[in-house]
Amino acid sequence: MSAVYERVALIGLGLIAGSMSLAIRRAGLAGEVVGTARSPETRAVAAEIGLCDRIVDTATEAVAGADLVVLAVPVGAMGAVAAEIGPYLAPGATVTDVGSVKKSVIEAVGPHIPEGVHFVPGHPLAGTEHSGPRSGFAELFDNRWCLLVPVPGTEPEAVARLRALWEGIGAHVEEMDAEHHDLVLAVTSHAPHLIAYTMVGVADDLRRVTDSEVIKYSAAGFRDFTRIAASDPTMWRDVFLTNKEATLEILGRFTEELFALQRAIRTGDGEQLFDYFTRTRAIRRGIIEAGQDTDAPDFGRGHGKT
Ligand SMILES: NC(=O)c1ccc[n+]([C@@H]2O[C@H](COP(=O)([O-])OP(=O)(O)OC[C@H]3O[C@@H](n4cnc5c(N)ncnc54)[C@H](O)[C@@H]3O)[C@@H](O)[C@H]2O)c1
Ligand SMILES: O=C(O)C(=O)C[C@]1(C(=O)O)C=C[C@@H](O)C=C1
Repeated sequence: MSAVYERVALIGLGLIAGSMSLAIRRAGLAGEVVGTARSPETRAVAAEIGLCDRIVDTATEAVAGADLVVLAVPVGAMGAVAAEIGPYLAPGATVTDVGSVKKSVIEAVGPHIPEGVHFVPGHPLAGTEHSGPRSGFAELFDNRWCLLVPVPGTEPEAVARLRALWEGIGAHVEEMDAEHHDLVLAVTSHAPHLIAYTMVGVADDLRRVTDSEVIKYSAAGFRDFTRIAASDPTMWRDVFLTNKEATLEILGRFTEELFALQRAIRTGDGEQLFDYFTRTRAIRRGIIEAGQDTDAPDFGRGHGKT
């Protein structure tokens, strides 16, 4: 595959940037991938495992001469990083980010992007509960969605080029506006994470079952919760603080439904429980039948992939 960018600069060398670097280099999509991270330890690990072609000490050094700059730090740190690199961005370059929230990132980063530099926010819907420079792997984005959230007035060529990069590393790309993105993600990712954190916290509060029994008798459902609840605390703190409105809206609805189910259990309303679970089962089956389950081996048919 031919290079889409001459030089890609990755700022923050954790799960997402690390995976991007490995995937971009595997597919030969950039002349060079330069990386930097705030802490010397992270930079040392990245250099040791050969995560990028070149590791540099500062973000300003990393963006020098780069035609793509990827902000891959926690959402709450995006604005400060953008302020730092803004004056050093090359004319004609594209800045993107991979943050899990889009409205607040656009508000925080946008003002620091100089005239003549493109800003195309993005969000790969792929991840794990692991973080840091050793957690990345080249296959992370295979058959996953990546949502691009171009701000009004963005040159279509800049968006098309970034789309080509994501498609080159295995993702399916779709465009969405920021407000809609944040609401959709509140339902599909943010609220579920908060529920998992809460469920594991509740189990932990019940000390008498935690020490050994929770681990020993951990059924699949709870084990899934513990995986999700092991996700990076900084990242998720920032997600909830920056996607406040949409998350609170969804949690409000969640609480109402939970109370209704709680009431059905208390009053012995088996019909209500049965009907509810029948409806939710149909949703899961619908996802699979529509080929929208990204874990399914044939996901991607009908999305332009062979
Ligand atoms: N982990 C996921 O599942 C996932 C999925 C999609 C998108 N994202 C988003 O991608 C971004 C990066 O997430 P990740 O999972 O790669 O995280 P990570 O913790 O693995 O890596 C984050 C990197 O940012 C650096 N960093 C942390 N705080 C910083 C600060 N204040 N200033 C500068 N650098 C700082 C860290 O040193 C590290 O290099 C986040 O915005 C997150 O919302 C994460
Ligand atoms: O698979 C996981 O561990 C994830 O939590 C990944 C996940 C998600 O909720 O699906 C988490 C945050 C993102 O911004 C995108 C993807």
